[in-house]
Amino acid sequence: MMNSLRAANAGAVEARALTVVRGDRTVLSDLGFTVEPGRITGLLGPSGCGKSTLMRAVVGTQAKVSGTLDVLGRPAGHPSLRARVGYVTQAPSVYTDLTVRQNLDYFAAVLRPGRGHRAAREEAVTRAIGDVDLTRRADALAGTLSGGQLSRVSLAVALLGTPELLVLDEPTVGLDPVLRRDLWNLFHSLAADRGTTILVSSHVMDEAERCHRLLLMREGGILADDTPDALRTRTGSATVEEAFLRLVEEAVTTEAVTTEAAPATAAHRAAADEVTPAGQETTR
Ligand SMILES: Nc1ncnc2c1ncn2[C@@H]1O[C@H](COP(=O)(O)OP(=O)(O)OP(=O)(O)O)[C@@H](O)[C@H]1O
Repeated sequence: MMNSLRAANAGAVEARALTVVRGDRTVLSDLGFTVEPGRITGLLGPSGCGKSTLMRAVVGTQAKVSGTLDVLGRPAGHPSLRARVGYVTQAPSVYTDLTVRQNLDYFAAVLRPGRGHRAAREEAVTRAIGDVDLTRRADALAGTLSGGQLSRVSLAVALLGTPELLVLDEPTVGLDPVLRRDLWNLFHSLAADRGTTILVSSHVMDEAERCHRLLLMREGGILADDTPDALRTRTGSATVEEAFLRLVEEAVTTEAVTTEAAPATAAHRAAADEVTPAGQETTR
């Protein structure tokens, strides 16, 4: 991957002409964006638009990436980023036959091996379990936890190394409203108190309102890169969901004019159907 000049005051993530091919398809095409440090950036868009692929590229686990993608001033995937970037995938990566604390102990030992780091590891584990509000379940077998609790164990693992950048792929799927609120409060305190940069994907539009900035995606491209307020104002919309639908409508109309393809209304309906309305979640 090409990497050019890296300014000291660059964003936490800088993408230029970022393209990703999966199989025989170009699933991300010529993306350019900056993720501001110490802020929460939401990655939103319909299922299949490329959110997970973009996150995989940022954490360096995606093949066939071209263009420029810098993370914390280094090329994405650089070995020095391992301890500086936390990543939580959609599927919880937790050992079900270990307790919550044993899971954390194990991953802490991988991150910081050696007897000399024992006290620091114990402190990090206790802090991470507290961060995700699982202190009372610390000695429960992971296999006996609910789906939402398991997701929080995964998040605790990602918090172990006190990452500067936290990449979260739909962390609130399957969580009840109270847990979702608590998690979003945690994200905000991580950004405000620890200066953690958070890149979080969601297809639930009401979560967009909780982000400092939004990258709205559609069909492998960036439809908008702005604050929720600016998006609402620019499109004359009451909600980010409405703003997103207006932007889709504009994009579809432009495409229809240039390609004289299928009627815009049908394409718009298809795109809009893929967006989950505020407060609802899809099951998969
Ligand atoms: N191995 C693969 N080979 C070819 N195409 C793939 C492969 N994996 C994913 N894709 C395609 O890449 C596109 C982007 O997928 P991705 O998982 O990044 O989307 P997403 O926005 O995260 O979706 P979701 O919200 O459902 O998780 C989709 O159209 C998907 O079909």
